[in-house]
Amino acid sequence: METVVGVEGNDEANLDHMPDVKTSPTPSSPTEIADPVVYTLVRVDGDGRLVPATDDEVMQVEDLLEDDKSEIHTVADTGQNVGCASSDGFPSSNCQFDGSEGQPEKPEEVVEAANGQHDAGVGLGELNAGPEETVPLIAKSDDGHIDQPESGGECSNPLAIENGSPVSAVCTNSKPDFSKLKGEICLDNLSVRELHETFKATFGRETSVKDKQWLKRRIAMGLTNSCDFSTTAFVIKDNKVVMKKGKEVIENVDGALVGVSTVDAVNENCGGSLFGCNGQVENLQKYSGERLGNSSLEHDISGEDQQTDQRAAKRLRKPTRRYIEELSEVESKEYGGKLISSVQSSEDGQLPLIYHARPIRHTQSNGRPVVTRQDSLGGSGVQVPYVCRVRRSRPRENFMSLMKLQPSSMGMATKLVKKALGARGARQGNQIGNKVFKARSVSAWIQKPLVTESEKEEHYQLRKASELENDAELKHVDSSGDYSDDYVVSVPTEKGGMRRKHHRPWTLSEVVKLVEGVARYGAGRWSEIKRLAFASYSYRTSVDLKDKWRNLLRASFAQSPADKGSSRKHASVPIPAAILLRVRELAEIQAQVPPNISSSKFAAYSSTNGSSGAGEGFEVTKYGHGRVALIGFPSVGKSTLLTLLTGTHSEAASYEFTTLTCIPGIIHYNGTKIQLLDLPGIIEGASEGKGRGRQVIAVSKSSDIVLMVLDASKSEGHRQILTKELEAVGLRLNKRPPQIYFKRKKTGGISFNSTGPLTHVDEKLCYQILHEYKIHNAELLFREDATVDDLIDVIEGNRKYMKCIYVYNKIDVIGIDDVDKLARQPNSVVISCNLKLNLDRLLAKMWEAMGLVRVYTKPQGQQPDFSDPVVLSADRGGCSVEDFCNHIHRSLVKEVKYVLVWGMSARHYPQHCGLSHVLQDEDVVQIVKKKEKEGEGKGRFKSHSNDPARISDRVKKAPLKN
Ligand SMILES: Nc1nc2c(ncn2[C@@H]2O[C@H](COP(=O)(O)OP(=O)(O)OP(=O)(O)O)[C@@H](O)[C@H]2O)c(=O)[nH]1
Ligand SMILES: [Mg+2]
Repeated sequence: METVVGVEGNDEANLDHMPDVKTSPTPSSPTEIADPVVYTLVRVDGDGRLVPATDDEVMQVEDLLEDDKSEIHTVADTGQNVGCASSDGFPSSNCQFDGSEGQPEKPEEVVEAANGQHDAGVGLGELNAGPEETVPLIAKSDDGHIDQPESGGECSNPLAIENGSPVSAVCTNSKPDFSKLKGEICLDNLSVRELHETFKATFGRETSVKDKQWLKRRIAMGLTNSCDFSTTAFVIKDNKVVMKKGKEVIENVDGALVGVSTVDAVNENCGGSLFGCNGQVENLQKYSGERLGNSSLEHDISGEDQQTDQRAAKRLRKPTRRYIEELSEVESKEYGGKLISSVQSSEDGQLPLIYHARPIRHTQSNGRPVVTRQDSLGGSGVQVPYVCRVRRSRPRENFMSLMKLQPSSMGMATKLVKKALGARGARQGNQIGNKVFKARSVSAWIQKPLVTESEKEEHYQLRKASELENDAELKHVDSSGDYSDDYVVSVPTEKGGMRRKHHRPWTLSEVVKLVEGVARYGAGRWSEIKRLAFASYSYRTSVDLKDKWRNLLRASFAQSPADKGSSRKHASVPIPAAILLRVRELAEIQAQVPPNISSSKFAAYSSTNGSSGAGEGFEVTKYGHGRVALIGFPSVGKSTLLTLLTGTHSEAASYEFTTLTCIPGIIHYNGTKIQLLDLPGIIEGASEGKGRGRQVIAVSKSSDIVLMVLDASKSEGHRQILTKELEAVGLRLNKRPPQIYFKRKKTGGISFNSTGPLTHVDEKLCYQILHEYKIHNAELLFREDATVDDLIDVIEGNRKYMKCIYVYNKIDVIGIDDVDKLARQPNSVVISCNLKLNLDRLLAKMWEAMGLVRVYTKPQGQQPDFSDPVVLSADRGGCSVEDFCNHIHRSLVKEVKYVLVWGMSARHYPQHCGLSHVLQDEDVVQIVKKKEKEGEGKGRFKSHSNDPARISDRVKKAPLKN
């Protein structure tokens, strides 16, 4: 039953004219036009890929495989024009063939085969119809032209040329009916009634559905799912197609295989063999009738065939409507998308090698439609069964070896694939070797299961070896951006799309480069490392470098270097212990901690090895209970001081600008952790950006207090210069905010007031300053004798008031009088890093300046926990009971009824305090929570009422009316 095809559509298709259709009466089956082994084993998936054969299918052609030397009628090889197309890919008015390589040696065979096929399509009774009964439409002339038997009849074949590759054509003498002769009907142009007829013809039953879309889909899918039927109806034996049960033997005269009939298959033969277009007009008419759903074919099927049919029908379980819709969507998506992506242009710049597949419907002798696909590779065609995505049995693993064994059959498919890949393979060059190319190219075009495990392994080994050994070559390839798709995987995204992800494994040389880059430029400067060290590695981004460094850090910190190689899971190349040791060393130098190490581990590590807080570069993460910045001129001993106080190594040398980045360290003092930052030295003009001064000052601005390190042997002018530089960026050292109340208003003018005499400013000056800032309505109240600068600071409103300790280092090189003089200055500490003098005093002063408040918690009925205090500070949230509760958990404040406080802030022990009570250092606090209303009382005393417990909380009733 040749019913429908080409869903792609030909506008000329019209069912009403179908009985008058005159088409090439040489229907041939897929098994005829293609090799039977190819037909059975080679399947094309919806996306155009070949699907491996199953064991069942291989067994079916086993006899044929053994009989390799027998004649097998195969489709002519490449270089043929399918159908009546001219060699340049455009339709020609005459069916002209070059007659060179595509011409069969025995044209009569094809005629016979075609007739036989047609007869098989019509009925078994006509199977042995001889060629003399047919009226050939096309006859071959001596010059290789095909002449129409009727005068003026021309092979009017507006060939469907897709992507420059002629797909199929039919020789006919009736131009308007060409599309019908071709066996294609455009479903889009059919009316509902016609669709109903087609549906009936397709499924053998009627439907009441009037939705055209549904009908079209259903018809198309019904045919698509019948694809495997051909293999169940026939068995290939001794170069003959034998119907199952062995009762009906279809044999053509020369032993050419004859199976089911198809009009499109004739088209194939029309290109491949000159006489494929012959046929009978009568048979053609019959055939056309069958396309309209004539069920006469079914009556011709013998009982055995019907049984076979039933068995096959069981296998072809019809999907549900929902499944049909989903499947059709998937298929259409993949059909439209993947095939386009598989288009490769040929190397020589000629006609691009286009892999094109198109579904074609055929009719089997038993009336069931067979769907094959016209696959063309570079202009030559092969017709293979069109199968659904899922095959029933396990794919045969040695399918490729089977292909090699059968050069006459599967060789064609491999030839076609190889031809398409020829240009691509040539480009690949001989770097990786022929084997890799084979594995890669075949695996790219044929589905993965076709590549054997050994090939995969070989491919992997070679790839790995080529990466490790030929790094220079790799670089060359990578720099050009022509890297293989093997490293690209498609990862499904949350939105349902696909994202291409690169997963090229890191090589040892790359890791070494990365470690060197970090050692040279510092961790965190990934873009610089990428630019300078990984310029030739186009596939490594700065983010990749960062991620790899993080993983290296984890690996180096997580375990001892000795047992690293054994426990690493995902690395393609094990990292030597020496590199991991170097990573760890760099991490210690640069004060980094891998992100997966918990704070407790980190604390343990830092306490033993003197490590530091997390962070890198100038952007150092805040860590600990307070942050202190070391700021000063170059070579005053900042790095030396950091190393002494924290144990973190920071390079110190007698030349200036030894330190170029921010290096954090941790001081463990009084049970708290204080982050100490070593910064590059700043010079005059730092506030204007000189010598990275802005970054340095910005980091110091983010700290709680500043340690201004000064060289005691140098002039006092350094202190003023630094103070000025810091003030220029809004830092106010050891000052408290001016006691000036200032509020902008919309109207009302300026109201000026003061609580005391003003010696530095007067009302007029204040007005002038405010006018300078274009403020004409404001409220101004001086609560102290403030200066003009104080007023400007208040108006600006972006000043930061910080505590600063002036640390005079190198007192070992000055006299005692000068030391005494310096030590008596406010906020000053004199130290000597070389002699480790007065460092305790410095820490105490620092602690004092930071104003940290340690609060110990006391559970009810237990001793206070003095090991882990809650550290509060005025700068970081405040020191009240509420701040203390918030520090533990945000929701705790709601549950607190009152707190019991022991310590300096309490007047008696314990003192019942509320949330506003301000705590002092080393206070002990016990929180008393409110009792829950629910569950009050036990047993029969449990309260079941929802009324408030206290009478005052109850809602008062409305007074009674008189
Ligand atoms: N005499 C003496 N020399 C010291 C003292 N502390 C540090 N130095 C020396 O001062 C020099 C500079 O020390 P660094 O720690 O590198 O100074 P820095 O402030 O970090 O310098 P930069 O990183 O360039 O900003 C080194 O040669 C130290 O040995 C000290 O207490 N006495
Ligand atoms: Mg330094």
